[in-house]
Amino acid sequence: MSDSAIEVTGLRKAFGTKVVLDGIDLHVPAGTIFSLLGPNGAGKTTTVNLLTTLIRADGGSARVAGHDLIKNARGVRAAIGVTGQFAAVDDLLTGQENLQLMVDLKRAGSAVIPGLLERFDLTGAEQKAVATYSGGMRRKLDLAMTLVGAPQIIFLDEPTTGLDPRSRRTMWDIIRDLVAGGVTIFLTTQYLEEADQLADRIAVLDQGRIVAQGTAAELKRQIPGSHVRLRFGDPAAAEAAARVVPSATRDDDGVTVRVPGDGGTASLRELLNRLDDHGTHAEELSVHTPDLDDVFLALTGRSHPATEASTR
Ligand SMILES: Nc1ncnc2c1ncn2[C@@H]1O[C@H](COP(=O)(O)OP(=O)(O)OP(=O)(O)O)[C@@H](O)[C@H]1O
Repeated sequence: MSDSAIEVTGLRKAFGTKVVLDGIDLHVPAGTIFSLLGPNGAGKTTTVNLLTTLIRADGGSARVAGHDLIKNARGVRAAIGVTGQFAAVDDLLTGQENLQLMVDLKRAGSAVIPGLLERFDLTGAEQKAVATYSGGMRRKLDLAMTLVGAPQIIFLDEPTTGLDPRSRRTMWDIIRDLVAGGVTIFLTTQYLEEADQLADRIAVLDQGRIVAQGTAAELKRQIPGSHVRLRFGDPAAAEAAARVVPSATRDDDGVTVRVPGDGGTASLRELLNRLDDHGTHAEELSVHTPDLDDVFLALTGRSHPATEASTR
């Protein structure tokens, strides 16, 4: 596979008159976690369904694991694994039987099952019907089933929606382990915190369009609100600093000064040089960037509906 796991250009999809994806471009380097972030109904599942060949696009093109989505759908399918929002596991079967079903489907050989059960901490529960599993156990089994056949690229459609914080963190650890093992993860989420924690790159999807794409840090830098905070030894030094940097404001504590800016090295150097020239020295310096909630608000003009849930 080339360095690029997924390349998407101008992908479009409408259901009837409703345009769900209005020409999206995505680039996912191999061996990374890419997060498609967006609120309910933004078009995340539709994107996953298109890229996993479940449905056909109306326009645009995509290559997944080096294969053209339309011309070589079979090649795409052989290279990917998908874990959906509605787990593909069969409630009436045991964990072992569900895995066996997947092994038979993928002609993978049953020898992989004990290792997968152990990896996902399901050993001991494998003979129980999945109906008795907790939500976290179901998700883990679903992901274990996805790994049968060792896919290069794994699509995880909202893998932690509905999970309690502890199970969510366990799932995050599992996802990080997978990437450490060399796979590429395409993760959809409505949780800003999840994208922030896991993703190497994030694309923000809103009403069928990508409104921003980059690392979490890049996205945070794009919006106003970044500032450098300087703490001085005494109020006189802080006052002197505020005089030489016209855009600076002073905090109530009297010794801290805030300077709006992106916190990039060039602007930091200029700021420190200017203070130096005036014989003023800060005791502490920190760069403050807004969080992804601020980014979402700035990009879409709306606050993020899942923020509450993500911080529960
Ligand atoms: N088969 C379909 N027929 C008609 N409309 C559809 C179909 N599938 C999805 N939609 C509509 O497309 C829009 C995007 O849906 P999609 O499931 O891709 O969003 P999402 O970002 O995954 O949201 P969620 O977080 O709720 O899963 C929604 O308005 C949905 O109602």
